[in-house]
Amino acid sequence: MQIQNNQLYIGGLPASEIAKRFQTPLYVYDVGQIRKTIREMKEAFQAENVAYEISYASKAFSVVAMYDVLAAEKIHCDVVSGGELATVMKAGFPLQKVAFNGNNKSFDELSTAIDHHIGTVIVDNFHEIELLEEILSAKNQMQDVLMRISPGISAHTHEFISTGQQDSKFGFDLISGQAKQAFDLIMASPHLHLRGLHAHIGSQIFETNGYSKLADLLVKTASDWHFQPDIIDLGGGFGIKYNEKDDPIPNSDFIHLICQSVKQAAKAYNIQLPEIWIEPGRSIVGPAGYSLYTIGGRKDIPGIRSYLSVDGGMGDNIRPALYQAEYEALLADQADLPSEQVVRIAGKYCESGDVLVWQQKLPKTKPGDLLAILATGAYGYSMASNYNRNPRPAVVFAENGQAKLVVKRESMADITHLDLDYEVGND
Ligand SMILES: Cc1ncc(COP(=O)(O)O)c(C=O)c1O
Ligand SMILES: N[C@@H](CCCC[NH3+])C(=O)O
Repeated sequence: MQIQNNQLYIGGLPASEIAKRFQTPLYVYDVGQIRKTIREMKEAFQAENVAYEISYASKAFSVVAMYDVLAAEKIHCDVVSGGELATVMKAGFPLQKVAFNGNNKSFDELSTAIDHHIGTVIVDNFHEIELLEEILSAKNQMQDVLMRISPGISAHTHEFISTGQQDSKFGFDLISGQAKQAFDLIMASPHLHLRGLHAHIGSQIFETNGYSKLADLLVKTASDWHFQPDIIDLGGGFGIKYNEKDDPIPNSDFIHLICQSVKQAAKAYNIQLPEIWIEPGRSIVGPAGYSLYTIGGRKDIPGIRSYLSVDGGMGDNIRPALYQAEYEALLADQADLPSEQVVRIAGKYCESGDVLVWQQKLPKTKPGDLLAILATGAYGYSMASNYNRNPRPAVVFAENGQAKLVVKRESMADITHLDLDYEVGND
């Protein structure tokens, strides 16, 4: 984040100028910061002298322009739906560098992925093995796969975004022996080429313990199965700073620890060092994203609290309502002014839980002021909805003093365009 002369700058431009040009509510990404994060991650791997891939988790933010950045930075990505796959394809991103994750990929989704020669399918369950067999035998094709393991490791994060515990819908359960059964099926398949093991323990993680346990477990599992993996994929999950209470571990430290843990485990269990893959989403795009809103009405409840309402809300960022997520905001063109009040920032949606920032210190405000919420780049736009039939905001990429519209604001025509007239008695 850069503040100069009382102004928040994003990608070398004052946020207020960007908002004036593209209106609010608006998502703005500092593309230079995305590139910097990716490059730092690559450097961290290179310092460990290991073979690696960084596979950006599309679910954090999946739009065509994002894949252009990933392609330019030469990293991989994963997708979890036909929609993310279609976005990757629209961007012309090389499908060989794409992995397909997800616990209920459909026949059609898998067929499309296979038709377009997707690099890797991350097999999640027994039904998927059957679907893959059916599709691949009909096409007489082979497919590289990883196997997703549910490792029974809990990450210390919000229950809704913790995925590695045994009681999870994702992956093959290791503890009950189902993972070994799946391994045997995949190894026996003439169409599936198992390249390695995958697991993901959760998101917004602030401690390294889970990753070292996971690295050890995946490598030990491979060794127990007498399997030499080409790849060990440890998923994503690196935590980021949303507000002053958050003290995340630098991405480079996570990567250092992951590499050290895999190296140690490979030595201990006597397998050759595999390629190390990670799937970060939030840590790549989260800190680079800003939501800009115009302040509207205000309600002061004596002795209780003050609400400031803005022109967006839970439709463009559901995370506070869904996970009690905490963010930090500032006035984009009065960024240096001292705080004079503590307010709750509410959205315009017809829902009491429609809050964007629970407690925010701000200078004095008036209707029309521009509010920027920080670090909204991950799981904000990608989880946006049309609740209350509000249009989803536009998305702008800013870099080197240039701002470019990369996703249009939805219009009222977009909001209603799928609705058909219903007349009783007529077909
Ligand atoms: C399988 C998998 N990989 C990667 C990610 C990305 O996680 P994050 O955005 O926390 O890096 C997720 C989401 O939690 C996931 O489920
Ligand atoms: N949507 C979650 C993270 C993704 C969890 C899915 N694996 C969030 O906003 O924090």
